[in-house]
Amino acid sequence: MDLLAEHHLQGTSAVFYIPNFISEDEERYLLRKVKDSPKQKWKTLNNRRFVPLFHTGGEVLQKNILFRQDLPPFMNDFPDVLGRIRFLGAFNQSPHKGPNHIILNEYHPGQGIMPHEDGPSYHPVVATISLGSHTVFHYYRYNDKDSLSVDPGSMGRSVDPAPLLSLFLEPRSVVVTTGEFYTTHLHGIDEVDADTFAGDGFLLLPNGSYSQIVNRHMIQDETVVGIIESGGKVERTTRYSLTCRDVEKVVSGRVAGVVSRT
Ligand SMILES: O=C(O)CCC(=O)C(=O)O
Ligand SMILES: [Fe+2]
Repeated sequence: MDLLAEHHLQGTSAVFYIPNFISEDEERYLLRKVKDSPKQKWKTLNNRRFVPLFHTGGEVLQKNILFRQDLPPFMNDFPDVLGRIRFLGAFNQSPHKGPNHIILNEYHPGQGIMPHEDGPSYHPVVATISLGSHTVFHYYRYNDKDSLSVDPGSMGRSVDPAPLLSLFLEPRSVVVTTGEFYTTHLHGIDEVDADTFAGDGFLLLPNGSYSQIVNRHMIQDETVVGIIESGGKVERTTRYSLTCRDVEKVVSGRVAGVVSRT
């Protein structure tokens, strides 16, 4: 079986979780590079409140076209993160056979990202690497379950607050999201300082209900496993995520000024 198939999450058609995708040495190196990035590259977007972003690999404009810029060398040199992602095979059907666009998100404890879809600018596969801290990543569905395609005008549709799937993402892991989890579902991260477990994998949600961690049997950190299974809190520290996708339409050229993302 290949690496991706071995890490398929049971009960999902198209979500894969691979722990230790990045080694501890590589994580230290990447975190140093990330922190050395020029400050002016960090941005805050409307729908990503309090989460500074920086785009590498290009900018997606309103027409869903990527203006090519070079990816920072640390994504291709050491460690060869993009090569490693391509090797998984999840992007074999994507136009460029691998990610050409990376967003680096920074989350301090208490920060998260509202449930959203990544939208039609990208080929419907996303690989998300976590560095520095764990987080809990939820997938959600819309209440009107008969809608079957990515709908850029979906802002007004109501989202079922009960996560469809909750994953514990360890630092250095990658999660690969494809299929309907990309095209019809949403994903988000709760704005909490710590993740609270009631035992048997059940996470306490901010609204007082519970959601069971589906990848609990794949968690490597024994202390964390103990807390997830027996109850307790796992405190968040600062997490950086690398969201790697393939923008379908790419043109060469320089982009001037501030651009917005759909
Ligand atoms: O940081 C994450 O894990 C998720 C980021 C995300 O959903 C995005 O950049 O679209
Ligand atoms: Fe996203």
